[in-house]
Amino acid sequence: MKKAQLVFIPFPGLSHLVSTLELAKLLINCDNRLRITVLLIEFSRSKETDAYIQSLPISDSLNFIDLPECFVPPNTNPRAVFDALLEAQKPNVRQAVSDLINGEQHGPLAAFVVDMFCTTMIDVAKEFSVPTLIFFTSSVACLGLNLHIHTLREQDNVDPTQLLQQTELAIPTFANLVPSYSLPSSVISKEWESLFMKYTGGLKKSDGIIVNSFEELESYAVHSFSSHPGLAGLPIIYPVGPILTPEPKSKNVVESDDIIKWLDEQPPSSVVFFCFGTSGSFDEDQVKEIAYAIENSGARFVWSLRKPQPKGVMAAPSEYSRSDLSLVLPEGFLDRTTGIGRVIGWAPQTQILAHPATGGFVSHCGWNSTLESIYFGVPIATWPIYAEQQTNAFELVVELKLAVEIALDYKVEFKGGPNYLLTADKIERGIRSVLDKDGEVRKKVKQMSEKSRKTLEESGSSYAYLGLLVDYIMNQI
Ligand SMILES: O=c1ccn([C@@H]2O[C@H](COP(=O)(O)OP(=O)(O)O[C@H]3O[C@H](CO)[C@@H](O)[C@H](O)[C@H]3O)[C@@H](O)[C@H]2O)c(=O)[nH]1
Repeated sequence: MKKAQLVFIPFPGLSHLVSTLELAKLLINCDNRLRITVLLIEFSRSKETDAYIQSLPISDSLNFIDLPECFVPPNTNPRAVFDALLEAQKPNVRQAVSDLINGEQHGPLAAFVVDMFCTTMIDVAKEFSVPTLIFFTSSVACLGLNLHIHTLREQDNVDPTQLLQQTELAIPTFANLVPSYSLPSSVISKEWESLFMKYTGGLKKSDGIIVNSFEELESYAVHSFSSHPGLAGLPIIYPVGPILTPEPKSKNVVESDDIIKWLDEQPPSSVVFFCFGTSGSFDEDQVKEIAYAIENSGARFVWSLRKPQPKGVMAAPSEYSRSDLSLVLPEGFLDRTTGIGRVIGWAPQTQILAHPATGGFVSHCGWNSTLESIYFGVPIATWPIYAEQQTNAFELVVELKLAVEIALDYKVEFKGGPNYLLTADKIERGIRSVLDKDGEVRKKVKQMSEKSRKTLEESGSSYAYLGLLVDYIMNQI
C-alpha cells in the first residue's frame, strides 16, 4: 500500500521537537495510511534532544533525514540566527523533498507540517503544490493573542511600545482584559518586531494550525476562533493535545532512580518540585531567596537547579558540581535539608510529576510543563521567566483558576531590570499555597487532569479534531 507522505520540519529545541515528533507518532498510530519523514535541522542541539531522537523507533512510517549543516553569520538574537539558517536550508529542503517524491516506494506527498517558528517553509511547500499545516507548541489563547496583535500592527500600524502604554488589552481568546505585562516578549520587544511579523504572518498564510492543547481546557479560547469577529477568516485550528513526552528524558538514569526512590518514602502530595524548563536559570541572589523560602516553609522539595550561561552564550544552562552548589546556596543549606529535599540538575520531570508524593510545582509555565502538570494533576505556582510564559501564567491563574501565583510577570528590561528579585517571603507564600491539600485550585486541577486523559479517547474533543486533521490530510492526495 502506498502511503500519504507528510514532511515534518520541527524547531530543533527540545521543548518544540519532542511535542512535534510525538504528534508524528500520534498521527501514524491514528492512521496507518500515513508516512512521515522528519527533516532535522542542526541548531545547538542538546544532549537531551539527541537522546530523545535516538530513542525513537525508525520504521516504514516514520523516518528521519539530517539536513546538511549550513553556515550563517552570528547575531546576538538567536532567533534571528535561526531565521537566517532556515532561509539557507530552503535548497536542502527542496532537494530532500524532491528525492522523497521521486523514490519509487513512496506514496504521494500530502502536506508539510512545520513548527510555528518555521512558517517560512510554506514557500517550499507551495513549490510542490501541497498545503502547509503549522504546529503551534503553546496555548490556543496565546495563538489568538499573536494573531490579534499581528492584525493590530498590520492594519493599524500599532507599535509594540504603544501596546505597553496601555495597561490592559482586550484579546479575543481571553475572557478577561489582559495586562500589557502579560504579553509575550516577542510581541512587545522592538528587537523581535520583524521576526514576529514574519512568523505570525506565516501562521495566517497556512492551511491549518495544529495546537498542543485541548478544548476541555481552553474552551473559551477555542470557541473564540469560530465566534469572535476579530478572528474571522483565519486558518482552521486543530487542538489535538495534550501531546506529552511519554518516556522519562533524564540523561542521568542513576540520579533519576535515586530521586524516585526518595519520593517513594515521602507522604502523598507533600513535596514541592521546582523546575524552570530547558533554559530557565537564576543568578546567585535569586537562588538564595529560593533556598530561604524553602527552609522557611519547611516543605519537602525537589529542586532542579542549573547554572546560568554567560551572557551571549546560546546554550541550555549547565549543571553545578557538588562543590559549586554549596557555594551558590546559603551556607549549610544542603546539610540542613538532608532528608527533607534534593537539589538536582536535569530533572526526570514527568516521573516526578507522576509520583503521588509530588504535591505542587513551582514552574516557569512553559507550555509543555503546564500540560504535564495538568495531566498528572499537580497544581502549579507560577513563576514565568521569558517567552510567552507570563501569558500562560495569566491564563492559568486568572482565566482558568488552575494555578496559584508567585509571579505573573517576569524579569524584563522595562520592569525591574537586572536586579529584579523575587523575595523569599513571596516564594514561601507560593509554596504554602500550592501545597494546600484542601485548596480549590488542587480540586480543579484534579478534575482537569481527568479531562486531559479522556480527551484523546473516542468521546473526547482532541480525538475528534485528530480525525478531522487526518481527513484533511487524506483529501490532499
Ligand atoms: O530538568 C528538566 C527540564 C525540563 N524538562 C522537560 O523539558 C520540557 C520543557 O518544556 P517547557 O515547559 O515548554 O519549557 P521550555 O523548555 O522553556 O519551552 C519553550 O517552548 C515552550 C513551547 O513552545 C514554551 O511554552 C516556553 O515558553 C519556551 O521557553 C518539558 O517536557 C519538561 O518535562 C525535563 O524533563 N527536565
